[in-house]
Amino acid sequence: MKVNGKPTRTIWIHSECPEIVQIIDQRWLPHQYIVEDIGTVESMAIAIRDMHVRGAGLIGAAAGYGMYLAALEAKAATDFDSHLDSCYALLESTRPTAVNLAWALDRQLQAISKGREADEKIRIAMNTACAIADEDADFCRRIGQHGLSIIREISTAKNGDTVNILTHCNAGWLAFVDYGSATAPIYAAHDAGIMVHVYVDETRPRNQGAALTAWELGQHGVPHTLIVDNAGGHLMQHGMIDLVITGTDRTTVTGDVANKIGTYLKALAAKDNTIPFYVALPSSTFDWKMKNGLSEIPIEQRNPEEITHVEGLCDGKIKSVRISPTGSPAANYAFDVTPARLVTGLITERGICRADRESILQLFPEGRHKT
Ligand SMILES: CSC[C@H]1O[C@H](OP(=O)(O)O)[C@H](O)[C@@H]1O
Repeated sequence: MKVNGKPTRTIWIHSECPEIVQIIDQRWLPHQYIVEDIGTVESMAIAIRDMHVRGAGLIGAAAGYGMYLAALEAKAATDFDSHLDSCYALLESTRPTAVNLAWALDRQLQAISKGREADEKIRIAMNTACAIADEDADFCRRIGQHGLSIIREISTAKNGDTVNILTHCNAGWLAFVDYGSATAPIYAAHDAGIMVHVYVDETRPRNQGAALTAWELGQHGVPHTLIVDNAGGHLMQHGMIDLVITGTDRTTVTGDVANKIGTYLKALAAKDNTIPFYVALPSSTFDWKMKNGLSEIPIEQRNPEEITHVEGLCDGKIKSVRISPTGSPAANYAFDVTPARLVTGLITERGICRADRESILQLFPEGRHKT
């Protein structure tokens, strides 16, 4: 996508120093667009854990590049493979819910193991990291094309009137390498001249919607309105929402969807108001082994201070201000699970399917031997 008219992605290898990976440090958006140099596995792990980069697809790509940095470091280590294994463990420990993290790490480990000596392993690691990133961008572009058909159908039914879409958190290009998952159909519809407007959930406590989705949509000229998380049901009751599209961090082979906390409540409200609720995802986000999302998907619990404090930019620095009594504990669940029965359909790079095992495996038959 573009920032101030200039094409960019969320992560890439430095054009002049190939041992440096560069990322957009999303903690500073929407106020400042800061590119951060990542030269070690440890700093990549910090970037993922502390959400300099976030979002399932981008977490996977960051892990892929992290293993490239690990291979560079391993050349100087006494034992190449054991250094790689310790880097794998460090990166894997950063965030538990997005399945893309483990998927990318395993893909890298398997690819690197085919190298005979250090330099070949490093080349393989770099090529695999770039392939993961390029594939993520291409899958999201294709999700956009498939999701466009859903928006076009609603637009036609409304005789070309504006299609009002609600999205939760940021499943935009900032959560992937490019295009995004939930936003890809929105960008595709906007670019095709279809009238769309997006209601953006602010998404407490990290405000990915307010800080990131609103910024992304504004950069692309997509009309949008920021709302508090709890307003979505009200808008649905009053016929102001035609479609809900969210992303997901892990979707089971049976169609249960883990996504940012609050997604389940949006799905309940959509069901109650007969509004289509779609989840957009690249196939790297399927968990082929899990069948019951509610009992199996690990739900990340983050620092309670993300709830008890709000952060903002003040005099060029990120400042944190307490908003609750010091004596009041907070519980910070970062994700929830929406059962498949509340999901109208899944928008993937291969097309749209129902949120059930047979439909998913029909679109992805290779998943059968993984379940
Ligand atoms: C589908 S990737 C975007 C996904 O990731 C977000 O979580 P976080 O910002 O904590 O990484 C949220 O669940 C989005 O839907």
